[in-house]
Amino acid sequence: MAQQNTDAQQRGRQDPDARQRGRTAVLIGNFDGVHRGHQALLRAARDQADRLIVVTFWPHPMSVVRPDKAPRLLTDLPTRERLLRAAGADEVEVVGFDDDTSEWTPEEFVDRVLRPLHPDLIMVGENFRFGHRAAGDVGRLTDLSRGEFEVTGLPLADIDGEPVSSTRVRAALADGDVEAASELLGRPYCYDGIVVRGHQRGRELGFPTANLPVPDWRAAPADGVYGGWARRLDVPDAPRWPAAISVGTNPTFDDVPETVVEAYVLDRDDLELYGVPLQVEFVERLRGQVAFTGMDDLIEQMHADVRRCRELLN
Ligand SMILES: Cc1cc2nc3c(=O)[nH]c(=O)nc-3n(C[C@H](O)[C@H](O)[C@H](O)COP(=O)(O)O)c2cc1C
Ligand SMILES: Nc1ncnc2c1ncn2[C@@H]1O[C@H](COP(=O)(O)OP(=O)(O)OP(=O)(O)O)[C@@H](O)[C@H]1O
Repeated sequence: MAQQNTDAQQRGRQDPDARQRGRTAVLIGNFDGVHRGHQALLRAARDQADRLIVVTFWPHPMSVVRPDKAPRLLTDLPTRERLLRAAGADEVEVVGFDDDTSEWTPEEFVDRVLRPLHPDLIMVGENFRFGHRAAGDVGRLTDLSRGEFEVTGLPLADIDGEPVSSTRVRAALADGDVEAASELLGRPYCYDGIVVRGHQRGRELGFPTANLPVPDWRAAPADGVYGGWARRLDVPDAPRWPAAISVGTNPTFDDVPETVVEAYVLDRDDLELYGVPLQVEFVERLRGQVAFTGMDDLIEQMHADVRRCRELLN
């Protein structure tokens, strides 16, 4: 304890504002999705510090190091920052990841990114790796601290005996298991975007849909039909509307196969949503996509989907 005080005094001399700020914890990682493991880490750090800084990377390091292996991301950067703050972060430091950054050794990473933040404590999950070729781990970080800050590697939070991870959330979505994804995230799984024009067929079918694009860096649930909710993001306290949601390429039609997330807001054909930021919340998967041979079969099935949605959401 005496040693820690001496260190703190030493740091106080280097960083005159340290005493005013109180004890600073720094957390590091991708934090894609800000899932329950991430939330547990933030809570544990919150318990031990007055101020929490989260260091995160954008774009995802894999998209620079191994673009062919880059994961599709659960949210964009502003959403990640908002979720981190909601989970207790006071500040979010975004490290712009590029070829140059990917070459930093663990030591360079500590000197360039971590030391300037004047941490008292660095807290990471016990599996955390960093620096060129992921050469750094918790032990290396402890060595590099030179006694100037504490390092804690936290055991990983798990659900059903398996660690919670962003990879696991993505796998649940790829299975269409939006309920498992929500469980891992600790909140309902949502997808958002700006509503774009589709093929303008929906109204003709009797089911106008708000279409959200799925860019290739973004994860979406497996193709299929889901029950859930839709909500405007540009209107404060906007109501959530019950919705039947389709994810896929509309295989009934000979369109250029582009995946979209489409929401039919139940009983509303008066909505004008082009250009509006919209969030859809997934509650349950109803079925897979079907390539119907005729429009009538598709329309009949959509009526059945809407009936199931009504039961599900009531
Ligand atoms: C509840 C629901 C279920 C759907 N199921 C299918 C389906 O099984 N097969 C399919 O090709 N398209 C399906 N779609 C997508 C429709 O083909 C699409 O909404 C329609 O063609 C309108 O497209 P547009 O918005 O590009 O005009 C479904 C849409 C909704 C809302
Ligand atoms: N289940 C968990 N419990 C506690 N800490 C975690 C957990 N998962 C990740 N962390 C920690 O949170 C920080 C950010 O994790 P990061 O997003 O890089 O990993 P991840 O969620 O396992 O993602 P991926 O599946 O892509 O590897 C790291 O310090 C990491 O060790």
